[in-house]
Amino acid sequence: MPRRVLISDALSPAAVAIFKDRGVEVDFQPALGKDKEKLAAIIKDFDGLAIRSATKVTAEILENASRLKVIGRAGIGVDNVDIPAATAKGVIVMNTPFGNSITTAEHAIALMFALARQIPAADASTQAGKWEKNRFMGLEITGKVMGVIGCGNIGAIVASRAIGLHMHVIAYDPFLSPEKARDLDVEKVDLDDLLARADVITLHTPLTPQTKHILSAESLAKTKKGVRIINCARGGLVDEAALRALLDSGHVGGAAFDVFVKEPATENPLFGHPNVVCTPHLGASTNEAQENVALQIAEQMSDYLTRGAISNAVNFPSISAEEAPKLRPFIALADHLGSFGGQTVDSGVKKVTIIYEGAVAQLKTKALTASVVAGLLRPLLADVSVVSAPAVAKERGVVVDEVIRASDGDYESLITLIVETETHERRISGTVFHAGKPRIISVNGIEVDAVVAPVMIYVSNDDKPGFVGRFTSILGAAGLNIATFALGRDREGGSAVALIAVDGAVPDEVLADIRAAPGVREVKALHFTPA
Ligand SMILES: NC(=O)c1ccc[n+]([C@@H]2O[C@H](COP(=O)([O-])OP(=O)(O)OC[C@H]3O[C@@H](n4cnc5c(N)ncnc54)[C@H](O)[C@@H]3O)[C@@H](O)[C@H]2O)c1
Ligand SMILES: O=C(O)[C@H](O)COP(=O)(O)O
Repeated sequence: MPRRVLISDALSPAAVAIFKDRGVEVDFQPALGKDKEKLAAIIKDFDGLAIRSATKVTAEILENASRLKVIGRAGIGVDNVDIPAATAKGVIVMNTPFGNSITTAEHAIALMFALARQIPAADASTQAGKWEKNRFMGLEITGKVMGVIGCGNIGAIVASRAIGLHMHVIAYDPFLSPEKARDLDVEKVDLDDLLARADVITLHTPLTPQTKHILSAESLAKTKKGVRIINCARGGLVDEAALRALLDSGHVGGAAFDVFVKEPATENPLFGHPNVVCTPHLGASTNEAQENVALQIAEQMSDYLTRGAISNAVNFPSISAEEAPKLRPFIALADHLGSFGGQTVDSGVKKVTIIYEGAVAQLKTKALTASVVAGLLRPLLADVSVVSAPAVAKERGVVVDEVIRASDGDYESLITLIVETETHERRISGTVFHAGKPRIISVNGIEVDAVVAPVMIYVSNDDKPGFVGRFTSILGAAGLNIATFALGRDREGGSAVALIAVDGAVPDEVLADIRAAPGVREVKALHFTPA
């Protein structure tokens, strides 16, 4: 079935062409994102949803998104997407982290000049025929101190442009390394230092519980008199009411805001002040940036939907188009190992350890671990996917450990799963040969060699004569055909395991008959779905 994508925001039409070129059907409805009810009604028909900031992808929308696999944000901020809800549903959320950074940085610089020379007010006055030459006394930017709060992609570009304007740039960003600060030629400072010294403060952090009101009444009171404040990042970083009070008192010399606590902002505490300049979230709005982000997101989403490649996902590790085919058989193996574990546990899982040995350890083990955990949890919980599994495991208190080792055995690649429950530990290893078929090669330390099949019977028993004959006659009597039969034991007369692929469902009575056979310790019917 062809993949279908809905574009529900004003993306550049360049995205449509990319989707079509890649064989993805596309429905372009640029205003739909603002209509929650309509979006909720039609989302069930789509594999992908491409958005900007106007579409709010809430848990309610996601509830109806039965077919959705990917949400693509043509831009940076994904705060309009309920990421935990998307993750819980197994939906990948990806963005374009760099496509509009230059444009947004340029907007911050434009707003700085608009404030420094009161350009909007001077324009309005001049065009009203007033010629108020004495009213508009400006601020010279050269030699002034710019304080950058959040020196990531956009903050760093703003800093470099400001340095080009002969400003001295100081930056507050706990995650900015001294080396990076040196490379950027900015002075790394603490927040109080920045507040005390900056003539212009510009914000470039995401909105998080830590950054909400980073410019509060208290911190704004520590700023230099006459400071100009620019917010091109997210509404809520600045306490708007507190800023208005300091603009009114004359302590703050001006504020330029592109983003607001409530958007679309039709009213706001800052509106109407003569030293305030506002734009309607235009930071990313240039033809160049919009073309960039639309092309990038359409490519990323198509790559995921048609080839399984993942880039710039905020809730899953990246997998390139080259890696995806190499990873695919191991994803299947990882899922089967987890599924084996999940179908054979009989009490709560406490800890899962996954050991990667040899060549497989060089692949994206995070994605493989997510597949193991998904396979493990699927028999126990409904609706777990490779995207949601790590979060579900964490929520349930299951510890997941990953171990990477060089190969010291017979296999080029080996994955071992150890599942610890309240009562016991189970250990299952598997590999993939060149044909790409996942094989189970040991169970609880006993070597077997079984290609994974859709229906299998797992038996653990005492290594005594007569078991195989008894087993085959039970299956024969039930009319159940054996496809493959793999046996292993730790030593003569010790413990044995059998993994038998059968051509049909295993009735409960058959399992009961096997369980009643002498020396049988454990019997399970196992079901494996192609991953
Ligand atoms: N106005 C617009 O149209 C527009 C356009 C693009 C991006 N944005 C927004 O701009 C913001 C920055 O984007 P970016 O691409 O530079 O992001 P980024 O992730 O590259 O940089 C964010 C920086 O903030 C820093 N940071 C995080 N917590 C901090 C804290 N408590 N104190 C100080 N610094 C902290 C991080 O270390 C990081 O360096 C985002 O919120 C994004 O959504 C707005
Ligand atoms: O985070 C972003 O990329 C910006 O806020 C841009 O938002 P927009 O795509 O709605 O203009």
